[in-house]
Amino acid sequence: MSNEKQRREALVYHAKPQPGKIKVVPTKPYATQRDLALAYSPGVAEPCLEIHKNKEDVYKYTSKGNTVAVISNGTAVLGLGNIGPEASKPVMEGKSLLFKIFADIDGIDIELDTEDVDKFIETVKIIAPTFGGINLEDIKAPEAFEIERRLKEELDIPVMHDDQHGTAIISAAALLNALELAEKKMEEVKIVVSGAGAAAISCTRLYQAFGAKRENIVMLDSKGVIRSDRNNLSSQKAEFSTHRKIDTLEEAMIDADVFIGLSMADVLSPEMLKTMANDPIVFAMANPNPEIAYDLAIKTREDVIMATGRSDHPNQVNNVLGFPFIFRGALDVRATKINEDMKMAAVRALADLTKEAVPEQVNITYDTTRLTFGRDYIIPKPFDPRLIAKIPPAVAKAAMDSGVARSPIKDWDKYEEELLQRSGNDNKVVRMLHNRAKVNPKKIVFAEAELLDVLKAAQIVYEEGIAIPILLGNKEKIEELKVELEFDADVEIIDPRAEEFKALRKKYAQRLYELRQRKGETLYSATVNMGKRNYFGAMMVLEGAADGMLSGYSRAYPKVLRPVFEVIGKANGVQKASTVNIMITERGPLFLADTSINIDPSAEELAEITQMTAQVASTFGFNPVIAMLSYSNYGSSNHPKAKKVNDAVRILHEKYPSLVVDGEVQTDFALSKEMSDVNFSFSKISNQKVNTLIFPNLDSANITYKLLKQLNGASSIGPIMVGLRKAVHILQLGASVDEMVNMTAVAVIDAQEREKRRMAKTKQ
Ligand SMILES: NC(=O)C1=CN([C@@H]2O[C@H](COP(=O)(O)OP(=O)(O)OC[C@H]3O[C@@H](n4cnc5c(N)ncnc54)[C@H](OP(=O)(O)O)[C@@H]3O)[C@@H](O)[C@H]2O)C=CC1
Ligand SMILES: CC(=O)C(=O)O
Ligand SMILES: [Mg+2]
Repeated sequence: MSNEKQRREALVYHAKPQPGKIKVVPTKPYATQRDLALAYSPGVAEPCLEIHKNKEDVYKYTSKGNTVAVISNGTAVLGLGNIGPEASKPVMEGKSLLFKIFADIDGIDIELDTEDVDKFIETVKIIAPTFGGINLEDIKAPEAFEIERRLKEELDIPVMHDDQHGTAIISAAALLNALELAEKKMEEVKIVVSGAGAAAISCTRLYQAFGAKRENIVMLDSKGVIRSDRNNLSSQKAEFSTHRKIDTLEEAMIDADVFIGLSMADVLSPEMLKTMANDPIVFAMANPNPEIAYDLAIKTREDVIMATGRSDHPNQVNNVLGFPFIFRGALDVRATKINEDMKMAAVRALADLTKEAVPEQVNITYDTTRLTFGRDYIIPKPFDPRLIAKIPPAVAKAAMDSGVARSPIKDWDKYEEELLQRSGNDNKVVRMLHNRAKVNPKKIVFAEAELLDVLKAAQIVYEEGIAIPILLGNKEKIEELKVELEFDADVEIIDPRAEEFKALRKKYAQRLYELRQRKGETLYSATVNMGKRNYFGAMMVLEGAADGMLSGYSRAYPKVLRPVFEVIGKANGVQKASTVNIMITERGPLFLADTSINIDPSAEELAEITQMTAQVASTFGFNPVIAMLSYSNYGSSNHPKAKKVNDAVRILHEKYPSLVVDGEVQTDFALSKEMSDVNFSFSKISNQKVNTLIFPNLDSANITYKLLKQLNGASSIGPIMVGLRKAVHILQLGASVDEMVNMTAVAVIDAQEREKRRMAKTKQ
């Protein structure tokens, strides 16, 4: 994507559909008069009075304990400089968004129109009663130091300047690991720090706490090396001034082991990098552009251990890995501050986590076959689901051990469980889908490309590198819409009815006739059908001209299903094709089947549907734990409807003994571990978190997934078709652009999996 296009996309992202990135959502019922009488007057007076009697009860009755203020005055916004409070608001809203998605903390951004230290401090103190914690952000040095120091002293809630300590914690963890890989010691390495601002000073202090020696450190600011004979040094800069008689970065870099960049883009040249010691460690962390570009550094030195603040390269050393989890731990024990012990505990937890086996889900999310501790993996990835379970407990424990926790945690297992629940509602699955598709994008036919939303989806998947779209439809119409959408890429357009494709149409018609001549198809009817986009598109896939197809946006499901079944048909050995919807719910992703095809499957068919659904869950990195749903629990009803599900379970237990599946069971018992444990401890799914629900018939499955979507706001990925000979998927009527993009990724992954199986077979 061009820079200009990216710029516009970023602006549209922030402006539409409503300006900004966060909003406030009520957490209590408010539908009835009774609800409102409790939420507001007169009911609200009761918690007011309780809090008046005991101030600490504010944590019991209000959202204070889970709310963090993200406060800036816009004086050091990323590496953009002093751009003012209003211009800093997108960054602060962004931090609030990250607080929410990574740690379920409600971040409220506050931009203050003052550069006066006293006024800033006074304002934060005045508003502090609202918040459980204060995250200071993008405030320039040296003011940032004074502001944080005084607020920490004068407030009894955790205050952290993220650019200082968030960055210090993450980079210290990465540095410990990088040094281990380079087989060097913190006590001995020569460190050059470019930048002497809030981030640089704090990072360097923390490295000292881990053993770095002051005499081995050279720090630079915008004027060059900070020498001890320089006049008018701030106390922080003086702390790291050097007696060496050098002035420039070039001189400082000779034989240095470590370069820490927290300054400006492009200050480090390849020539300087070449003069560093063996196995140089380069953390170029300026945002958005690092001190040296990742590719340039790698090209310059093969032995470099390289990290940047960006997400588009290995080793992202960015404070996003820290602040959500550090505040989570601090809030959960109601810590009065974030102290050195808590920071060091976070560093060790992060460094250690990098060396543990990476869950498959993370590999899938980040397009890799196997992330393992090494030069390209010195720090966990931000979307690692273990972070929420590992970092907050380490921080909370250190707070308790160092005596700053007002509400100590008693049951650590329960706490971990609560933390995992908090991470249930994000878009991990979507991210995983997209990243996985991007590894090896496939040619996907968009059978309804004449329609604006379908074309929009095709544009997005093309620009994101998720798929290579083939657009079916009237060429002129598609070209016109492409202009409207500024979709200027040269993608293949095929009009099945156009003269230009007559020969192809004829060839495909002949093929369809051969396939179905004993099922009532004549050459004439096959020729007529090949003028229709769903027949033509499906035939392209069957004939290998495309890897997959997507259709169904504008037509009822059965109308699209028919040509797909006629042309593509079922895979070998499959009795019935079926469909799975992945619902992104509050408790995490749920795989639901069969949501779209089989009206009243038999016990055998249900067993097959279950086995195929389990494969889908595994493909997306989840260990399936499957409940076979019914109105009855484990034989409590003899009705044939309940017995059918019971029989399906028996078949599954016999045929696939290792599959974690049980039932028949009612939905509440399936979804509540507690209810299931107490009543049905013998069940294979008791004491397990069910993530796959198999419904007894189409009515119940389809109704449930649409209810979840409409009433619960759960987003849905699907219906994912399983059991067909090729990667063809049918959309829901009127699917949104996002849903189509997700389904394209599904089609690509489906095609990739088929390719892998084919290649494995050829090897045998
Ligand atoms: N990856 C991450 O997680 C994070 C990255 N950062 C990045 O670090 C950078 C600094 O942020 P922050 O500390 O908050 O900002 P500050 O404004 O507090 O500090 C900026 C520092 O950079 C110095 N500087 C400017 N130009 C140069 C230069 N050419 N050579 C050497 N030093 C220079 C300034 O020098 P002087 O003192 O003379 O003005 C100042 O000391 C930004 O790019 C920011 O995006 C920050 C936090 C987290
Ligand atoms: C990441 C961050 O906080 C910064 O660049 O300022
Ligand atoms: Mg910042």
